[in-house]
Parts: sequence; C-alpha cells; structure tokens
Amino acid sequence: MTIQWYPGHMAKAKRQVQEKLNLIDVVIEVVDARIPLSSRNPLVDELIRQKPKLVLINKSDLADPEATKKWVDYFEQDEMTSLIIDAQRGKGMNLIPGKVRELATPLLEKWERKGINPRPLRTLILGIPNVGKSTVINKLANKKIARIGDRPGVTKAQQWIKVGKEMELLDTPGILWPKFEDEQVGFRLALTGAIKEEIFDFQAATVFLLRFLTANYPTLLKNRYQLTELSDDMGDMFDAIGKRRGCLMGGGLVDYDRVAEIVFRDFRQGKFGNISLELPPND
Ligand SMILES: Nc1nc2c(ncn2[C@@H]2O[C@H](COP(=O)(O)OP(=O)(O)OP(=O)(O)O)[C@@H](O)[C@H]2O)c(=O)[nH]1
Repeated sequence: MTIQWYPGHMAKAKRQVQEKLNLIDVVIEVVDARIPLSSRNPLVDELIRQKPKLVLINKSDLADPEATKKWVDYFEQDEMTSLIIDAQRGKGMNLIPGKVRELATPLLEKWERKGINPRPLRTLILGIPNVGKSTVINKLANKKIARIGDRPGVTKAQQWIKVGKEMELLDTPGILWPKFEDEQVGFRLALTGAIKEEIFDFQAATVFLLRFLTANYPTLLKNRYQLTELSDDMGDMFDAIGKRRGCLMGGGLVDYDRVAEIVFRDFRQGKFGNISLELPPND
C-alpha cells in the first residue's frame, strides 16, 4: 500500500523511526536500484546520526547492471557501504550479516575493551514505501512472517527476528516518506511504484519515460514496440506506439491515455528489460 503523506503523517513516521533507532546498533537502508538517490529520504542520515549504516540496493534484477555498479562506487565515495541485492529471489542477501558485523567493528571493540559480553547486533530495516523492506525482512527471517494489522487498543510489542547467531532484526521496518519537490524525482518515484498513481499526471510521467528511454535505452524501446525509428516529437511517438498496440478511437485517432497506460505498465512490469532511471550525479 502506498501512503498519502501529510505533515502529520511525516511527523509521526519520524517519531516512530526515532523510537526504534534507540534500540538499534546498525541501520539497514533499502533503496530501489533503478533510482538509488530518488528512493532515499535525505532525512535518513540526519535521523540515524552516527550509527553505522548498510545500504541495500534492491530490485537489482530490474535495473541496468552497469548503472548499479556505478552506484556502489558512488556510495563508497560517500563513505557508505552498500550491497547489491534482489530480495525477491534472495540474491546477495547471505552477505548481509557479515557486512553488518564489519560495520559494527568499533562497537564490538568497545564491548571488548569494557569487558562486556557480546550480544547479537540489533538492526532495523528502513526506507521509503515499496522499495522492498518487507521482502527483505521475510527473506532474512527465512519464512513468511504473519503480520498483525494495527488494531485499536492493542499494543504490539517489538519483536526481534534472529538472523544467524550474531544478528537480530526488528520485525517491522522503519518507513520514511519519499521526497519529490523536484518533478523528475516525482516521475521516477511514480514509475517505480513508490508513490500513488492518482497523485501524478499519467501522460506526463509517460512522456518523461519515453524521452528518457529515447536518450538512454533506444534499442530496448524500439524492440518493445517494433519501432524502426524514434522521434523527439512525443505526439509522433504516442501515435506510433498507439498504432502498434491498436489504441485507436473513432476516426483513426490514437487514444493517448491508453498508450500512456500501456507504456507505464510495461515499465512497471519490467517488460523493456533492465533499466535504471538514474545515474550517479557527475557521471
Ligand atoms: N523484481 C523485484 N521485485 C521486488 C524485489 N523486492 C521486492 N519486490 C517487490 O516490490 C514490491 C514491494 O515490496 P515490499 O517488500 O512490500 O516493499 P515495502 O518497502 O515493504 O513496501 P511498503 O509496505 O509500501 O512500505 C512487492 O511487489 C515485491 O514483490 C526485488 O528484489 N525484485
């Protein structure tokens, strides 16, 4: 479910994350590999302050592998440790406990110095909606966790999931809102499913996507709709795709809304192939 965010919701979400963070040794932030920056809330770093953090670049099966490698370098330059994963298929996830331990080395050394018996490291999954937080938790827990819906008057205690011997994970993720004052960021979030479809202009998002594909993945776009040529004129592009897909109204006119919907759905379902909608700044 994608949530509509209002100032009240944001303040509540922030408070809830802050409460959880008090219990946490290492934060695990999940981002969408297709939009690793746009799917972050800049508040994360401010919120978690000095706590060690691991970035999971999820949904790598949908993204462009070349771009994803560049993102790992980008995060490294920014002194962030990241891992490329595909939570749906569990790929890359076996490396998480080792990375968490590595990140917690200063804490483990502190315990040793003080003669404190080491306990499992406590972690929290954090991220904006739809990046795959629950999928990551379920995979790490190695089973489907039964979720108890919010019921008025019933306080659900925080539950810890054991991941191996040395790591524990809070069973509910921390959710932060996406930030989309920039229109392009908004389109990227809409295309990847992080914000509700009703709150943006479908045709405008499709125009953004078609322009992006024309510039960056022309062959994938041509192949999908058997187009011999691509045009900068979006009217021509909609016409060409619409004719291929039989989106015609009376009088042979192309139904642009239907074209937009088809292109949009095709992208959401990964029908174009592996595409990243964002490259690291300065690339
Ligand atoms: N292709 C692909 N899909 C994924 C992957 N991880 C999660 N998904 C899908 O992405 C959608 C969202 O996943 P969730 O785990 O519900 O995401 P979430 O961050 O918990 O979402 P919210 O509950 O909205 O905060 C689901 O349809 C998942 O099946 C992945 O690695 N690859």
